[in-house]
Amino acid sequence: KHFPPGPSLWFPYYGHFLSILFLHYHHTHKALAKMCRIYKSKILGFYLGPFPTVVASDEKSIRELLMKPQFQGRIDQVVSLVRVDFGEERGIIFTEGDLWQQQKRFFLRHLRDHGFGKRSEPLEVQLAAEIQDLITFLREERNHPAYQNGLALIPSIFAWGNIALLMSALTGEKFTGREGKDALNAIHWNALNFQFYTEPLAGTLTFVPFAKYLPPFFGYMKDITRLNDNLANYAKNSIRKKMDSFNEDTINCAVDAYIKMMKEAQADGDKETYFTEEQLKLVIQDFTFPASNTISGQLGFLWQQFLLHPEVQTKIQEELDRVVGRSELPNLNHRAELHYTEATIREIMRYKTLVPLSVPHKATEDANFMGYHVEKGTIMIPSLYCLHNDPDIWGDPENFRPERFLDSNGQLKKKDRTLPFGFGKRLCPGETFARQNMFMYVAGLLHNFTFSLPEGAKLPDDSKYIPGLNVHPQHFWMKVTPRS
Ligand code: HEM
Repeated sequence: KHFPPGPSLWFPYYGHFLSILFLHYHHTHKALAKMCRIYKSKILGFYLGPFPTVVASDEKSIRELLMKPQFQGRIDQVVSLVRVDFGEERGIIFTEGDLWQQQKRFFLRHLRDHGFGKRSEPLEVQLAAEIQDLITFLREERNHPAYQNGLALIPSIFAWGNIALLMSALTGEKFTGREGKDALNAIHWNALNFQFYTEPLAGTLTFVPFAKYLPPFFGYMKDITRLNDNLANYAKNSIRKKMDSFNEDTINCAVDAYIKMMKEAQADGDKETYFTEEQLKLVIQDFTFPASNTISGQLGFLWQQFLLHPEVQTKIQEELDRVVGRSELPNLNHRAELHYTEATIREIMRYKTLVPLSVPHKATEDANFMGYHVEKGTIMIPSLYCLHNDPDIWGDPENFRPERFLDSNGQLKKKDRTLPFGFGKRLCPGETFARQNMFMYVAGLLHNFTFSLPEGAKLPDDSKYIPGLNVHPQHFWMKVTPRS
């Protein structure tokens, strides 16, 4: 048992990639799920270009992949390499080894110091203010590209507050008034367009760096590079402003703390340091990109379900009225008592797994994996999509059914077998932030409004969504009716 089962049709340069395309042209995660059925195996093996690739698709193998220290590397992906000037990986998402460990630890610590990823009064006050601002916007605004004649553009309206909140901990920047909203909207659309352009690039072949020279990919390189330049310029400008106003006695955000480290390394003449402006730019991108499109995308998928299953929206509203009442806005203290609301959020993260194949890992040494021999350099893919759709765990995974997360007393089950944010050392650092924000958006907005299908519009087809680094719903309009 040296290599797991997989397709046999192999082509020069492409390896087994064309077999994947053949099984599902748009969604690699669906192709791999089909492949598991064809080869009757939970573990798959094939070649992407010259690289051996192993896919784990059940709970046991995914947990082993995510836990084993030998599998925590990253591969050079076309989509990440367009971001760096000298072809060397920077940032956190796509790096490995000492650089990744040290920088991730630094940002986790300093973002937490400024309220990110924990319960923190100042950030919760700001989050509540963002939700209140959106409620006022939906009650009073008459003519905005994302809100016209009582119709809201989903999921764009969810994005602004998340970016503003992240920036408050990361760069200390404030976005106020209409001008602030326009700036946030610009960041959101830039990140989203970058994300949409990753569509064919995020297909598995682009895990192979030379894929950019192969059809059908090379046409995309110019556009995606331009979109990346916009995001990079935003990060560069933020750094420039922070450097100009830097005062080591007032560290107001994670970037201030970083600049302090950079200056210390420069003063010591430390040429080996990871604390550089180029690295900081990529970290800002690594946080701005997910903050701009993950939470809002996941909420967009949920709002689709409110159209397809209006009873879910009604049940959340009933729970909110019972637990919170009508006179105050929901806050994070209510979260532990809003079991159905929380179960609905868990269910949408299972039902529409936002990062279906996670971010691919890499074997940094030869290792044993579930009885197979895995060589150093092998691409290791945990299929979170397969885990979240495993009939042995969920029974009827194809149905959207929040009740599956509740026990017979209507209480949230203690054990949650989903892994939408991964697990282990590579766990998504945005998990707590994302879960808190999703809860506040669902609770705050459904407390105040009912969302429904505009007259004459068709119900969405939730099997159609946009592929990319993470998947994203097609944009759609919803009628917003204030609750009395
Ligand atoms: C619904 C929202 C989100 C989901 C489902 C999600 C999911 C994921 C997943 C599956 C990974 C890969 C884990 C692995 O490699 O094993 C990841 C990594 C990451 N995420 Fe998220 N994420 C979300 C939101 C966010 C937010 C809001 C941020 C930051 C503001 C963020 C920042 C990151 C970073 C920096 C990494 C790289 C971690 C590493 O390589 O060590 N994510 N995320």
